[in-house]
Amino acid sequence: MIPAETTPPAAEGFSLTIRARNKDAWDAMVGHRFVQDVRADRLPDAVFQRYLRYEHAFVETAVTVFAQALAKASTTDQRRRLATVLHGLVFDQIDYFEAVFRDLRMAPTDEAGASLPDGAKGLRDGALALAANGSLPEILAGMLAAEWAYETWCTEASSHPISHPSLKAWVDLHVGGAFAEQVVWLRAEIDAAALTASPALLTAMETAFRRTLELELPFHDAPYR
Ligand SMILES: Cc1ncc(C[n+]2csc(CCO)c2C)c(N)n1
Repeated sequence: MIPAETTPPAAEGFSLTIRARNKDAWDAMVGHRFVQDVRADRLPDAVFQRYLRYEHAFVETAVTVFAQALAKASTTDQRRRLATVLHGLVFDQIDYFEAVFRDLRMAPTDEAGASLPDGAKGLRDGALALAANGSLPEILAGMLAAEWAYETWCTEASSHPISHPSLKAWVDLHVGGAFAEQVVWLRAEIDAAALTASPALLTAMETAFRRTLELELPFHDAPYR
């Protein structure tokens, strides 16, 4: 009998595979000008304030996306995890925006998002279409790209000094704790789904992952106008 210790390691998970295969889009996002400016502590205030408006609208979008993911979930574990994500969005993240708009004396955002620039609308519309039309693994693959990229660049940026307290707080919301656990869970879901997925579903998951990264780029260009 072959001892358990000699069992070959499991093949690399699908989450790492799709990240590696889409390294160009991944690197463009985690190395975006916006990310470089945060890391170098030189993000102009006007850019940060425009970004905050687009982000506030994006968090509202993410609530709809995760609500549709929850509606498509099939296990209690998935429903609990997705309810936890929704809790984080409607409490922690929305609280952050209310506090920051107050601190920076910014007027409240128009809820309908009619004034959003094309880059912010593109990510919103892409995410909403994925949530409406995609299966659960596709939706989660798209959201994994968005969350994993943020976890990666925010973790790196948080080791540098960030003098604007509201920007520091925003970066820290995406480092460790509940947010990091969410990324671990999303990766585990994608890795598990891939083990039994048809070739068509594998392609659809990878497309959602890549497309989301591609839509993140103009979103982060937009506040520079
Ligand atoms: C443009 C943009 N892309 C990704 C994130 C990262 N992120 C933080 S919360 C959340 C949704 C569910 O938790 C996502 C995707 C962001 N904030 N803004």
